[in-house]
Amino acid sequence: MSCPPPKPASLTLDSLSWGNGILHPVSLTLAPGRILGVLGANGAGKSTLLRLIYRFHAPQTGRVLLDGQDIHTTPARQVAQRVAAVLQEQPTDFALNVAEIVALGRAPHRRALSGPSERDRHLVDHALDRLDLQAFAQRPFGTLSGGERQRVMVARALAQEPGLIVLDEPTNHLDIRHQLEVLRLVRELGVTVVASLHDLNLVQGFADDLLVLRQGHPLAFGSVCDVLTPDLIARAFGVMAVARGPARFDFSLFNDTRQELSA
Ligand SMILES: Nc1ncnc2c1ncn2[C@@H]1O[C@H](COP(=O)(O)OP(=O)(O)OP(=O)(O)O)[C@@H](O)[C@H]1O
Repeated sequence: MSCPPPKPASLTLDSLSWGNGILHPVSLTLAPGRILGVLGANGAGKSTLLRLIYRFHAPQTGRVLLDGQDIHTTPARQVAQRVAAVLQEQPTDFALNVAEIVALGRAPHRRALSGPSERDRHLVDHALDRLDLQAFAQRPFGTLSGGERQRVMVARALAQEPGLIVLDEPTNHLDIRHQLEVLRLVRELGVTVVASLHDLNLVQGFADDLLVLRQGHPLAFGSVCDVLTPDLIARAFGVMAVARGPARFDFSLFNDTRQELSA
């Protein structure tokens, strides 16, 4: 069965704010298929922004427009058909096995009380393949390592066929090979992505655009090479960054001849 890839969504944040100063108004537009990295020191407001985008928080001011439609006035189920979130908090339903957790990604697309269709099963199987999880399919989720669980969460998002994926520190818990593999996979999906990342080297090979937050204020938004300067790093993180050219090691996957991602 062939499943055409989901259509990437356009995303506009229009004067979006939350929590009486926890997040000051943010405005930006991402064209379909763009990858936005969200950077900032601990407590800068990254997760808060992401929660507004996946419709967990309602905005204090402003709007989140997905393909021009305000997600906070759109039924939750309809939004869930287009937006997937991979979060730091993972499901606590440890008794479900890996295939069952990934199948939860199909829930927004299924009619109430109906069982999984052949297409649902195919998409779950495909997601398990892509994340190299077939060997874990029947294992209870609670028995997996932190990194394996993180891959399951990405597989669940993939099975959801979203137009926008929101990822909160997606490389948390992952070793260097799995960091590169997950980021490459997310890039290859061709969907629009908003991801918070702490690793300034990884973000350079992954994101197209960057939004930098400081104490809840948007500090900069633009292409990675325009935004990620020593001056910006000093203002956002309070550290001195010395440009040394490439990092001391450039990491890439053995089968990745394009050397897209380096850390
Ligand atoms: N529901 C809430 N009530 C009160 N304060 C909150 C709430 N949610 C977040 N905050 C505060 O808002 C600030 C921004 O939090 P947020 O989690 O968005 O930061 P972050 O940039 O994701 O940080 P980190 O890198 O540490 O994950 C923090 O000071 C946090 O304590």
